[in-house]
This record gives sequence, C-alpha cells and structure tokens, in this order.
Amino acid sequence: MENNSHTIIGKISYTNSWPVFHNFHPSALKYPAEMVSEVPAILNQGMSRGTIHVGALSSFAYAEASDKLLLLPDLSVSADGPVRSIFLFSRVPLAQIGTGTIAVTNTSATSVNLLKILMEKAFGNKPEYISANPDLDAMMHQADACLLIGDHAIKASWQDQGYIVTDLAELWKEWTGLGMTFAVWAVNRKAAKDKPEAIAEIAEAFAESKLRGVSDLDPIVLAACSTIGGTKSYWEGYFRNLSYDFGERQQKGLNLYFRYAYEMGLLPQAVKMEIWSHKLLTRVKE
Ligand SMILES: C=C(O[C@@H]1C=C(C(=O)O)C=C[C@H]1O)C(=O)O
Repeated sequence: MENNSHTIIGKISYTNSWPVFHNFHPSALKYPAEMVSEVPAILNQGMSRGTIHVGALSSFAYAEASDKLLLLPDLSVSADGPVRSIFLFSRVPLAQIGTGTIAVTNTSATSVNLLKILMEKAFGNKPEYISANPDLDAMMHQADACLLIGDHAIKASWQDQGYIVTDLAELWKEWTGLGMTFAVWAVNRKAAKDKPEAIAEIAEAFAESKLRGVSDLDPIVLAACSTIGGTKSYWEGYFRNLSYDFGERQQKGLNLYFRYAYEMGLLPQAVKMEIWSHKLLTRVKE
C-alpha cells in the first residue's frame, strides 16, 4: 500500500532553477507534499540524510549519495559554454594562482569540485581552499581569489569590483569541449519504493512545469528583475543560455566530470547514473 506521509521536496533558492520550479505547485498535488527552498549545500545534506525525499541538488552531491538516490529524467541545470553565474574572482589570472589561497562559497558542491579539477588538471596548480560565506569583500580579504555561485555570483559580477572574472563552465568547455551540469533532480530510493504514485505525480509535475517555464519565460524574468534587480534582457539572456534538459550531451559532460572527481579522490566511488522511471530502473550508458 502507498505510504501517505508528506513528501518533502527540495527547491534550489537561486534563480537558475526557477524555470523548472515556477509552475510547480506542491499544494496542487493529489498526494500530500511540502517544499523547502534552500541553497544547494543544505539541499545536498537533506537528500543524503533522507530528510528531503525528492528535488534538485548539486550534481556532485548526487554522485556522493548515488547509492541512496535515483535521477529524475530529463531535468538539470546545465550550460554548454559560459554559465554566467559561476565565477572565480581573482587578482591574477587563474594559471598564476599556484599555491595561493582560494575562498570557496559554502553554498556549493559541484562548482567547488569543478574548480579543484580545473586547477589541478588544466593548470597543475594546488592552491589551498577555504570554505566561506558567500561575501565577495570578506572572501577577498582572506584569499587571493574566491568562488561564488548563483545569485551571489551574479550580484558580485554587477559590482565595480576590479577583479579578473573567470566563468568556470566556459573554462570547462574550452578544456574538454563538453558542457557541464551543475544541478540534477533526484529521488530517494526508499521513497521511490514506498510511495511510487506520489513520486510519479511529482516527477510528472516537474516535467510539465519545466515545459511551461521554458516556453514562457516572461513571468520568470519579471520575478527575477523584481527580486534580484537587473534588466529584462539580462535575465532573458541568462535563462535562455541555460539548459534544463538531461540528455546524452549533458550526461557525457557530467560523466567526464565524475570520472575526474573520482580519479582525484574527490568522490569515494565511480558513479553509474541510474534514472528513476515509474515502472523500471534504467541505467544510463556511458
Ligand atoms: C548554475 C548554477 O548552478 C548551481 C550550482 C551548484 C553547485 O555548485 O553545487 C548547485 C546547483 C546549481 O543550481 C549556479 O549556481 O549559478
């Protein structure tokens, strides 16, 4: 029998995921559900502990907990080239950072590890990393460079800060020729087993919400302007540049990232992505 307890759904509080969430309303679901809106690091913890049952999280955190999670089909936050909201701010070019100190935002998992991969594999640099609250001035006070993501990165890039600004997804694309997936949607395996109908309803609602969101960005653009600032054309360009799909292209880029992360000891295990489906479990080919 279906377990009828509340399903807890995780929402990324950054604007980058709004096109998937804007038309997603937990109160309209037949099965009882509640949504929590948090920065990725908090959602990652909840998904790994099982206190959040389904929703968006850092792709790196999915990999860490892949024995407990299944991916929801065709949902992600990805970029095939510049992402425009994952920036390293530095006083000298990245290649020259050497053994300096980089302050990294404590809200991220994917981008922090992407930075480590790029620094070591692309530049042969081994800087010291310190985790910090996402505050450009405070971070630059204690480090040679800092990593910000999401709306913190966008707002800092609008400031007249005078640092060199490097887009990590652009660098990844230049270096590998592939796109990068920062967030995925996943479901707790036990929740998928205990309440298959509730999870199916949520998966379907996400798919529908994404379709509506990307085909009508206007309300999302207006909400971003009034919440974060910036112009309509800025946000239109920002959202259109991102991809919310998780097809073969995105999977190829993410598989390579997972391989490097495993090789560098950032991930404890090699990752085989498994995608939830209502009836059967499908394994993604590499
Ligand atoms: C595109 C972005 O991707 C985000 C980056 C994440 C990370 O680094 O762990 C997690 C979720 C994504 O929404 C962004 O924050 O700008």
